[in-house]
Amino acid sequence: MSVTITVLISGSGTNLQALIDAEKAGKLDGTITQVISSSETAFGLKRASEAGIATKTHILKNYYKGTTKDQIAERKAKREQFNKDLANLLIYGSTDGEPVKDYIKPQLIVCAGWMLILSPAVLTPLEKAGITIINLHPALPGAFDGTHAIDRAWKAGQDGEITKGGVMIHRVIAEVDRGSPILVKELDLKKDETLEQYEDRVHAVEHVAIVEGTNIILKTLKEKSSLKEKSSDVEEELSKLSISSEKE
Ligand SMILES: Nc1nc2c(c(=O)[nH]1)N[C@@H](CN(C=O)c1ccc(C(=O)N[C@@H](CCC(=O)O)C(=O)O)cc1)CN2
Ligand SMILES: NCC(=O)N[C@@H]1O[C@H](COP(=O)([O-])[O-])[C@@H](O)[C@H]1O
Repeated sequence: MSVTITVLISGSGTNLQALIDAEKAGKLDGTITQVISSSETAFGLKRASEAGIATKTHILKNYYKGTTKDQIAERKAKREQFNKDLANLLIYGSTDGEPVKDYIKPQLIVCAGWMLILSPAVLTPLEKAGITIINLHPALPGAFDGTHAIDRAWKAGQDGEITKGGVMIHRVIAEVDRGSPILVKELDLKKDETLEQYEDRVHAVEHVAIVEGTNIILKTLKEKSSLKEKSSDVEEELSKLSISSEKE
């Protein structure tokens, strides 16, 4: 079976659309089986539905209901529960961890504009479940981690601090945007360029990088699973040989 993919979004979903279009054109070496959004109003949900892809939402503010911004400890606990429930949703298809019949567990998760930090309460269970998670970030490795990276890179370029911006696809680890890069694409920063013009160039590069970077990981996952199949075939043959030699 084709490598199964879940895409995490929070907004417009133009990068999700790039993945959907690539799959439709036979240029994605996997199958997008679900999209999960951290926002109920994300246009990316409409994009997924129109492509016939199952959608779910997982909303942090619903966990914060009944608490205020000043209740720091309570909100921290609620956020941890949000993360634990997200791990269950991804692995079992339900936030309570009860396996859902016919749920297709993803082999790969792609953060395509998912705007929430994933704690170890998510990442550790995913790793134990053998699920790979990658992220699209509109900056070069080690530069402008976190949010508003495009604005920050453009401003640094205008101030003459840097001459290069970029886009990367990287593995997701607890340290935000510090996972090993899978694909890096550089962009020259231009002094006479508006933020909007730079942003347009970044998004155009993102829509190529998200497909290219996802395919790089999909290739390694397919190689890994075929190796696993071969080793289980060898084990089966060896067990047959050991049984036949015992009979002789
Ligand atoms: N543990 C990790 N989680 C996430 C990573 C990662 O590399 N490791 N990548 C991000 C995506 N991302 C940048 O590429 C990113 C998104 C959001 C934030 C952030 O600070 N979020 C705040 C909320 C911000 C807001 O609401 O505007 C938060 O989570 O509290 C940082 C980096 C996905 N997650
Ligand atoms: N730190 C993460 C981050 O900034 N991600 C950014 O969110 C946008 C999502 O756009 P989309 O919803 O149209 O795909 C993209 O520009 C992506 O680089």
